[in-house]
Amino acid sequence: MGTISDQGEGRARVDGATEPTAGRWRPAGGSATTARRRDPLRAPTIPGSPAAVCPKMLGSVGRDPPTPSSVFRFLSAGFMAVYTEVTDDALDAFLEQYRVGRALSCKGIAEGVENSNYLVQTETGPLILTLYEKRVDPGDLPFFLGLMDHLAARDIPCPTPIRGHDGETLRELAGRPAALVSFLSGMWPRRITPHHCNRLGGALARLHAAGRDFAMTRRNGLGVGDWRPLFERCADHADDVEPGLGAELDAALADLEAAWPGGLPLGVIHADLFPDNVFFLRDEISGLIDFYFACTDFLAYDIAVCLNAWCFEARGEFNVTKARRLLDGYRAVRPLEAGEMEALPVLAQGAAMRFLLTRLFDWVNTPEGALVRPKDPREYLYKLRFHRDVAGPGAYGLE
Ligand SMILES: Nc1ncnc2c1ncn2[C@@H]1O[C@H](COP(=O)(O)OP(=O)(O)O)[C@@H](O)[C@H]1O
Ligand SMILES: N[C@@H](CCOP(=O)(O)O)C(=O)O
Repeated sequence: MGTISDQGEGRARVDGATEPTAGRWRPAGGSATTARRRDPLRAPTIPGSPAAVCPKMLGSVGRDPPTPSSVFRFLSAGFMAVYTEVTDDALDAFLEQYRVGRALSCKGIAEGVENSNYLVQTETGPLILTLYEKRVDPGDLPFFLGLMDHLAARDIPCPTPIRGHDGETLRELAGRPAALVSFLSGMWPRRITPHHCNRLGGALARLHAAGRDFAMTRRNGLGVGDWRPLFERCADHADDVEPGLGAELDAALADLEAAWPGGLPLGVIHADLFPDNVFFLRDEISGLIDFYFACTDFLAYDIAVCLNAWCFEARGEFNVTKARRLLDGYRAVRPLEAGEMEALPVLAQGAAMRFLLTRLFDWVNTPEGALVRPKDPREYLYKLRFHRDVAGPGAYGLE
């Protein structure tokens, strides 16, 4: 288990970091160890609820330095995600390959679950160091880094990958693929307002527009054709989460497979633009992060992901005002085609199914006491049911 310590030269470090715990969802072919299942009644917090809020950085300014016991509290609450330790020497040698000066401090970031992230204060300013863990396919990294580079060059507020003396953005550190990217200021919104949704809609449309001339493509590994195989890997345990869930998902999947649209505008999508991946500063968007699910798919599917992640209240009600403001913000930049609007209910069902299934997979495959707590699949079951019941796109505030 990792602990925070200060070692020499005042650099705060996470020591003794562990391998990612077996069981988190991985792309097809990944082998997850089926572990002791969780009791669904001991439900985790719904993201965004007060108990799910954690400090942005362990040991950040304004907090007492973490003690082993305070670190343990965060670990046991399921917030720790620094898996790979970086020694001072390795970091120094790594930074010598860039024009960023030397490291002044290096702190593991607790938020996030997929990779190991460090905030590195250098002589030239703050940077984010990411070590890509086993869940990320190294073959996808040129796409992700190339996309961030492309978007940042077009004024999308996303991390800019830093190039070394050799012009490369991707190299290796502590046995992992690693990259340095620019640090973005701001905080993700814990209490989402219609204003946030409106700004998100505009930013998403600008991202889609800026991605139009990105030359690389990446298949969506969590698209409609991937849902049934993923379901089959956890179907046996679905009824433990809620009685009848297996049959309900089987039927909903069949409906989705039959109704999935074709011929909608395609392009680069973020595919995971949840509130914790969007930073705001003084009520305006200051950063879009976590491009590690980005792929080529229907642009309107990205809107559907956002409707689900931003427009439901903590108790499960759909907030049509938030949806309308999100769609208004989007359409002010990129008008939607009639076919995209008509397809929104089925796209929103698909987006709900995608996150329901990955959460279900994680739920049944994450051992008790794992470092990262799985998110509640039922949150997305209720969203799926909502979209299956809507009469049409008017339910999202579209006239
Ligand atoms: N470019 C960045 N600027 C500022 N903070 C960042 C940046 N990238 C990541 N972070 C911080 O690291 C956390 C985890 O990043 P994220 O990409 O979501 O990780 P993961 O893919 O492991 O979930 C974020 O919540 C944020 O606090
Ligand atoms: N947004 C997904 C989980 C993906 O985690 P991230 O930290 O990489 O955004 C969900 O809520 O299920």
